[in-house]
Amino acid sequence: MGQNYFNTLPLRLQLEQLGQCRFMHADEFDGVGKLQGKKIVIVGCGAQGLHQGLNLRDSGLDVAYALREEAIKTKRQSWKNATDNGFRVGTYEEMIPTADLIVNLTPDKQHSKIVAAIMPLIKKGACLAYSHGFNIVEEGMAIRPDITVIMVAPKGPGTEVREEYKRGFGVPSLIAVHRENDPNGEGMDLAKAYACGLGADKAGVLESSFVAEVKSDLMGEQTILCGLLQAASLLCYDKMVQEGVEEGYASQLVQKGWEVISEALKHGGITNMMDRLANPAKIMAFDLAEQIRDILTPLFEKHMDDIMSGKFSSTMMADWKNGDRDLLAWRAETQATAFEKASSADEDISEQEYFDNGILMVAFIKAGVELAFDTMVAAGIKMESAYYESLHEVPLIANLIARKKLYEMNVVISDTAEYGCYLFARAAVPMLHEFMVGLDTQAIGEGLDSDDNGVDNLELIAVNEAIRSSDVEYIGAELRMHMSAMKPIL
Ligand SMILES: NC(=O)C1=CN([C@@H]2O[C@H](COP(=O)(O)OP(=O)(O)OC[C@H]3O[C@@H](n4cnc5c(N)ncnc54)[C@H](OP(=O)(O)O)[C@@H]3O)[C@@H](O)[C@H]2O)C=CC1
Ligand SMILES: CC[C@](O)(C(C)=O)C(=O)O
Ligand SMILES: [Mg+2]
Ligand SMILES: [Mg+2]
Repeated sequence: MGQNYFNTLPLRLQLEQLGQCRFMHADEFDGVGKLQGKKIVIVGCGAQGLHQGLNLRDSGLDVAYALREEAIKTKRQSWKNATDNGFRVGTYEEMIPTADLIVNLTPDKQHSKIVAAIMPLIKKGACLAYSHGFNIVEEGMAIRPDITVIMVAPKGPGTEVREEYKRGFGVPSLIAVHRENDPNGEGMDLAKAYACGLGADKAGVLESSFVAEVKSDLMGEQTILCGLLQAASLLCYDKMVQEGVEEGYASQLVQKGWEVISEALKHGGITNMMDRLANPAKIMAFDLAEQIRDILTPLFEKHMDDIMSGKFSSTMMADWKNGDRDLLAWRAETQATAFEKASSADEDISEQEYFDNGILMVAFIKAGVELAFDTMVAAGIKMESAYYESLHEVPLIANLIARKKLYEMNVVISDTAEYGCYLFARAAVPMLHEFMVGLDTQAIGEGLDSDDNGVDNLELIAVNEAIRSSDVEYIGAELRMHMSAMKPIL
């Protein structure tokens, strides 16, 4: 393992790399042609590996898998995933030398070891691809100079990469060529073809850099996408139960509520999500979101600062060396929470009821999206990237919680995201303690106790104006125009 690559760059290049972000237009893509007839070998067949492989094959490409020997011998889940789906599987020695494109879709914590093992087997001039740049940027992995190194990073969980593709769409993705490894100048064409094979070109592709992807991805997953959804799930559920709301109902409201509420976000941003509330409830959600923003701003900034300085990655890597002691303890702690253990009722809760009785959940999403977006942009990440890493991905993560709560989310996301999620949630919960004490079931569980929808005109105008006039709303409206194929989940 080398030094943190980002930290070795002079400030001029750090800023250049962080700011690399260009929305690519549909006419810049030429399908999968550049990869047609080439051999693609995916290393690892887990959350991203399986689903990316299925999409690439359905796009007409030749895909096989390389797995570690013991996974093949003992027929581990990764071997079953690949063989049950009719893919060819072999060891590194059998598969890597045949490949024109090797896609490394193993957990980030294994990358140094795996890349070191496969590098001598990669044929001269082949291409090595990643879906997250941690190994290159944070661990400073140096790749043989004749190898082209690219990234196609889907901004969504593997299961959703597949689901969106099956719906004729894709998830937005960041593509990049490592500035140290583009010996033949073909990295960008290969990355574009790979992105088309995943269906990403139908959703939105940003020409980015390894650095910009890593710093924004880590921030999104730790804060709004996973950390905040976890913290808020636990807080909302506990509050309802303390206030006498029936456990099954409370569990269902939270588990399914994120999905229903964020579906509104997906189609029309924070404005549409807030518009789903009656006027007095909207004003309440707005005020609650302002309070949450004030409380959590220092935590969002700390996460961004630690990600930029490399402190986060070195802390996490120390835990890897320590046999994942913290990660495993935090995972067990999450599984033991009252929310995770509660069984959700199967009540017929109408779509509108999730909004009306989940005012606090709406406030959490508004505050979390805005804080994540604003903090990333203030740190030099471009708005398009910050949007995909915050608002856009919330519904995709919410889908996971709707399936099997926090367990499902933490299984499907990467190990890196899981670690960052717990780190954030464990800090956020105590910070929000006093704020939660001041709330009652009007904010969460039962909705406003008055049928009077009257509000002060001037207050409503000011609230609506504040909701609408934000950068995340402006850039979101523009980027959503490119996602015309989106269909509702419900
Ligand atoms: N999870 C997600 O949705 C997203 C992930 N990414 C990125 O995609 C990459 C893959 O992540 P993800 O799909 O979560 O990974 P998974 O944890 O799902 O990957 C598991 C796969 O890696 C193999 N593997 C695990 N350990 C080793 C090892 N020591 N040696 C060889 N193979 C090993 C497993 O096989 P075995 O049976 O041998 O254990 C399995 O095939 C990461 O870079 C991640 O950051 C990017 C966007 C989203
Ligand atoms: C949000 C977590 C993620 O970054 C992702 C699914 O995009 C991950 O690393 O899993
Ligand atoms: Mg991500
Ligand atoms: Mg990630």
